[in-house]
Amino acid sequence: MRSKIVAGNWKMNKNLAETEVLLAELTAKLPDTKAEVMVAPTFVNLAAAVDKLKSSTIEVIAQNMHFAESGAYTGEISANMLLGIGIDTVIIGHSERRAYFGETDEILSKKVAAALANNMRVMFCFGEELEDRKSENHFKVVESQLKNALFSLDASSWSKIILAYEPVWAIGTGETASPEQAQEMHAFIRNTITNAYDSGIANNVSILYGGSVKPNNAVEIFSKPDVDGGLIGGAALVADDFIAIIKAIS
Ligand SMILES: O=C(CO)COP(=O)(O)O
Repeated sequence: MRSKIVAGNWKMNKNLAETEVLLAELTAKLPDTKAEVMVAPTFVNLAAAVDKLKSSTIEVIAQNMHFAESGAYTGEISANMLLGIGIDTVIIGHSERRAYFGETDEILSKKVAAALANNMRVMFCFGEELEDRKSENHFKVVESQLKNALFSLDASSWSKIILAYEPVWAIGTGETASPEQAQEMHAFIRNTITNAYDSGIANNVSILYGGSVKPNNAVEIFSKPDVDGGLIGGAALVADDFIAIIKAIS
C-alpha cells in the first residue's frame, strides 16, 4: 500500500558506539509523523540497532543481501540471517552496489526474487548517471533498469516493493534534482508501471526520491504529488537533520 516513507541509508558509516548514540538521539527526538521511518546501519550493527529500537516505531532495514539461501559465499549475508534478527526490509540495487561491486540488473533481479521468496519487502534503487541525463537518455535508462529487475514479477509481488529513484549525479554531490525533475521522473515511473502492469499497481507503490535531500530542500521535494518520501544518505547521519527531513513530510 502506498505510504510516506523516510529512510536513512547510513552506508559504511558509524561504528557500534556511534550507532547507539545516533539511535538514542533519533528516538528521543522522533516527531509524530505519518511517515514510516527507517534506518539502515551497517550489517555488523543491525542486531544492536534492532534491540535498541525494539520499543520504537523506527524500522531497521538492511543495505544489501545475497541472493543465495546459504552456502560458500564468504563475506555475504542471506535473507534468512536478516529475518533471524527481525529485519524484513532490504535495500537492493543501490548505485554504489552497482558501480563498485559489479551488481548488474541480472544479479539484482535474483536478489529481488530471493527477498520476495522470503516474504521480505524490497526497497529497489535505480537512477541514471550524469551522462545519461546530458544525452537525454535518462527516461530510457530508468525504464530499462525497472524492466530488467522488476517487470517479470507477478502483480501480487508489487505490494512488497518500494521504489527509490536516485539519480547518480545527485548522490553525495550536494546537487539535488529539482523538485520538477523529481516529479517528472516519478510520474514517468508510475506511467511505465501502468503500461507494464496496471494503474492500480502504479498508484499503490511508494516512490522515494534520493540524492542530496537536506532539511532545506525536503519540503519542496516531498510536496510533489508522485514523491512519497526520501532515501537519505549524508543528512541521515546527523540526528537533527534527519528529524527535520521527517518533519518535511506532510
Ligand atoms: O545514496 C543516497 C541514499 O541511498 C543519497 O545520498 P546523499 O543523501 O548523501 O546524497
